[in-house]
Amino acid sequence: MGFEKITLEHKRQVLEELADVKALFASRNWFPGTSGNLSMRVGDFDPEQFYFAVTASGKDKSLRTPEDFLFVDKQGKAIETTNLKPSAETLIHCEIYRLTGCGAVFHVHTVYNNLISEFFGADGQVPIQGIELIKAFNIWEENAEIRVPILPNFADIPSIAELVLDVLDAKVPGILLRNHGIYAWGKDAFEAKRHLEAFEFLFEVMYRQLLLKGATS
Ligand SMILES: CSC[C@@H](O)[C@@H](O)C(=O)COP(=O)(O)O
Ligand SMILES: [Zn+2]
Repeated sequence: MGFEKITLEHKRQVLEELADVKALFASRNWFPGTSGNLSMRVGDFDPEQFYFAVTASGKDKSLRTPEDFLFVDKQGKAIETTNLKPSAETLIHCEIYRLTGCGAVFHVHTVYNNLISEFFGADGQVPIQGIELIKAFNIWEENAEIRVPILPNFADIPSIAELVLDVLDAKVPGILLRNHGIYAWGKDAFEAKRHLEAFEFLFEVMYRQLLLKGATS
């Protein structure tokens, strides 16, 4: 389906939902120093052709303005004529959509995701086991274990994007960038938000567990 075939109403709905998520995450201080980026797909998914709305680069994400988002294609190129620049990390969003067919991708920098990504950075993954909130990823078995992949934080974004395929785990809707932040996704904004909140909760628990263990050993 071409971009022009997607209804204006659907595009407006997506922009409104993204703006609401952005405001909520900003209220949690999840976009310090203009960091972070959000996107939501519009129209049907076809790996050969898809479109999404993404945050414009370098904006203060705690503000709501008419210049917060633009629409891009599967290569991350703006579809309409605009002065806005798509997020510097748009290519990572493109790759996540292409490989998973998901509907929304959220990226935030938080203290806990940074600390945990560095602590487990050399292992290339964060092992998390037996914590109830793993169920937020639709994993219901008792004492389940997941491993959240960690990619190196290269300055060259295409070099990060090309590693996504290697580390993608169908059960785990998230990837950490070392000393940088997390990408979490879902079939829609509701699910991507649930996943992101679960990751952040789990990282905080892990961090505090590590401190407690250090204090008692
Ligand atoms: C201001 S530091 C953060 C950026 O380098 C980047 O990691 C980020 O998340 C935001 O970039 P942006 O281009 O605004 O989407
Ligand atoms: Zn970032």
